[in-house]
Amino acid sequence: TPDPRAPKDFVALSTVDPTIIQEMRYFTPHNFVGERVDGYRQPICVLTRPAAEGLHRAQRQLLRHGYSLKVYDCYRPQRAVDHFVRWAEDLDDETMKAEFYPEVDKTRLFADGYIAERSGHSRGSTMDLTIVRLPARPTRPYTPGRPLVPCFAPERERFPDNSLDMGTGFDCFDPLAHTLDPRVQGQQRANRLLLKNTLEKLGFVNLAEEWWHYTYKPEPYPDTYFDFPVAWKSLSARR
Ligand SMILES: C[C@@H](N)C(=O)N[C@H](C)C(=O)O
Ligand SMILES: [Zn+2]
Repeated sequence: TPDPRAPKDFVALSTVDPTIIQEMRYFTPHNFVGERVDGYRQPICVLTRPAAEGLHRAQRQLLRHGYSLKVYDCYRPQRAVDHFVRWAEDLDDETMKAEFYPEVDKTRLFADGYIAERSGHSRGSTMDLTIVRLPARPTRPYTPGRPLVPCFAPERERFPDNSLDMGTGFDCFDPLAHTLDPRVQGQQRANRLLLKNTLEKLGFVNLAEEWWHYTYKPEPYPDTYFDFPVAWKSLSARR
């Protein structure tokens, strides 16, 4: 059977705002699973048009102050979520634990709200993102097999990211990644609040457990969990 296609109002973010940086982690092995996730066929950010236009408005404000948004994940097919569930059931596979969930038991990742079996990402208006100071510093490529460092280690020790210091890396499944965790203070808290305040004024809602996770509201598809692959081919509007 042929792959499902996206409704007409799904777009590649780059066609709405080519200046937003994209580092699509689930297309790469640098994520909590340790391999490319099912359904990510191309490293592109796909979103509903209203969500992409909301990010474009946020980006215009940030660019004026010398910052850019950077997305790590956008629309996520249901088959990718199913891959996360299969991975979570395999308790022997802790390949990436030392970086992404050093202190949370693998059996708790869904119950504690870090990963969802029905994810807002599959509805197309949810994304994971951060802020980068321009000009963006080059980043070191991820090399599978190199020793991993906890995502909540100080910025100079954890995996290098050219983003502002948010107190933890992306997809750090730990209470320290809760957006308003009281242990995160000073510049790190200010950076989280810059992201939160910029996006909330434009209609985005944050997930309290993850400083990087936002949903644009109102969502055009509040009850539909899509499964078309992340690929240009899935989209009608290709530029
Ligand atoms: C897996 C992480 N990036 C994420 O998006 N978590 C939320 C809870 C989700 O899976 O929707
Ligand atoms: Zn997310």
